[in-house]
Amino acid sequence: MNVLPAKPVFIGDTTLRDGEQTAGVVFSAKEKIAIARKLDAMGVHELECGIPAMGKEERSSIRALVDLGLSARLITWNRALIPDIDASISCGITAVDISLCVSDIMIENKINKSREWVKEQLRRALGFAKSRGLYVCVGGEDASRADLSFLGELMQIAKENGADRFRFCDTLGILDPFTMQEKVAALTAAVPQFDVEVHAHNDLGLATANALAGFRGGASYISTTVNGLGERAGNAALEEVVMALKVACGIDVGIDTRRLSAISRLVGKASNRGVPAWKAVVGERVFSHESGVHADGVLKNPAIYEVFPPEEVGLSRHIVAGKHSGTNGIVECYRQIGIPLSIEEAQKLMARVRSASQLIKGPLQPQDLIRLHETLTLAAA
Ligand SMILES: CC(=O)SCCNC(=O)CCNC(=O)[C@H](O)C(C)(C)COP(=O)(O)OP(=O)(O)OC[C@H]1O[C@@H](n2cnc3c(N)ncnc32)[C@H](O)[C@@H]1OP(=O)(O)O
Ligand SMILES: O=C(O)CCC(=O)C(=O)O
Repeated sequence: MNVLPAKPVFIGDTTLRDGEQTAGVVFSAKEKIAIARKLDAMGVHELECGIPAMGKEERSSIRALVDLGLSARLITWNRALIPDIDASISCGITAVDISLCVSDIMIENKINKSREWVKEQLRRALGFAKSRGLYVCVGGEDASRADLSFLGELMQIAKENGADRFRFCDTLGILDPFTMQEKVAALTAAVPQFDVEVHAHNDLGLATANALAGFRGGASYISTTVNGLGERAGNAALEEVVMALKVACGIDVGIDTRRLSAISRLVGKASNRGVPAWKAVVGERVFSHESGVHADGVLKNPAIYEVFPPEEVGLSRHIVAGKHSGTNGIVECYRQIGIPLSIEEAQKLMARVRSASQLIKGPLQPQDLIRLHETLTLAAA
């Protein structure tokens, strides 16, 4: 389906900020540089790269990222507090997210303030950031649980005071995509000509769907992380959002998708959170076909069972021999190891492939296939 966006779609990546907030995940300064370089090279538009208020060490790794001179815009996360913003400026950063608590539960129980105080906090922090010439995204933490009319007021203040966009955060990942679309549409209608970003969490497994729903509601910036890393169950995954926009919505955001699996592996290793083989888009085995009907179909035309070619995300296709194999798949597996099989031979081997696969509880490796083939020739002798 082609969904023509009203404006260009910008992809932000927050692997180095929200991704690193995953409990127990730490990136070294060297890993941050390698990740940032790769994201930049593939064409990601903006990198949220850390939290200068955390201290000297964090600031020096952010400074090192600034010194790379990447094409992507670097942005930092800040509470809407002048010392936080000052810390960002000290790193050479020129774009900041200034975060407000916007739901009543957070305003009353976390920061112990009032809605009026938050409005004043916004004016003060934004005024300071703009007086220093910064690009400003106003972050609405817990926006999905906030009163919509209050959010509208904050967005209006943000717009009037020179903010560049508003970030709608589904901080707890509680929305369904229909409600996400409705809320973002209501806000973009209430405050027109003001860019909105959608930042979705995956607590209910809906982050990618919600990111797309936010976009369908009018958001032009989408926040993502590689592998969906992030607080608790994570964020909308970069690879899923980019490929879903491309395949499901017909929108090419200008990112080199062939590099998605490489960045996924890099972040998987650096975060010490291995990527499941079945992970959508970048899992090592999402283009493996064992079942007879599927292998046969893919051998005739890959588009029969593949939503896009594996090369498009830097992966490759595998036809695998196992418990569910059919004749055509078995012929192909043997062809790949240089043993041409007739259909009759493949049919004879099928039962042996099935029982061997059940014994080893997995797919057959080339040496297993050769051994089974030898039993066939022995039987014939
Ligand atoms: C939803 C998100 O992901 S938001 C991003 C959150 N990321 C992180 O927390 C990671 C990095 N954080 C840190 O290093 C620290 O928490 C710091 C440097 C930000 C603050 O450290 P500390 O001063 O020691 O405070 P601590 O972490 O215990 O508590 C957070 C403080 O920030 C305040 N705070 C939280 N959000 C905001 C906000 N938007 N505006 C102003 N203050 C805020 C809290 O009220 C609390 O202050 P209090 O102790 O006066 O009540
Ligand atoms: O305040 C922001 O801009 C982002 C905070 C965040 O990561 C979230 O609310 O999930």
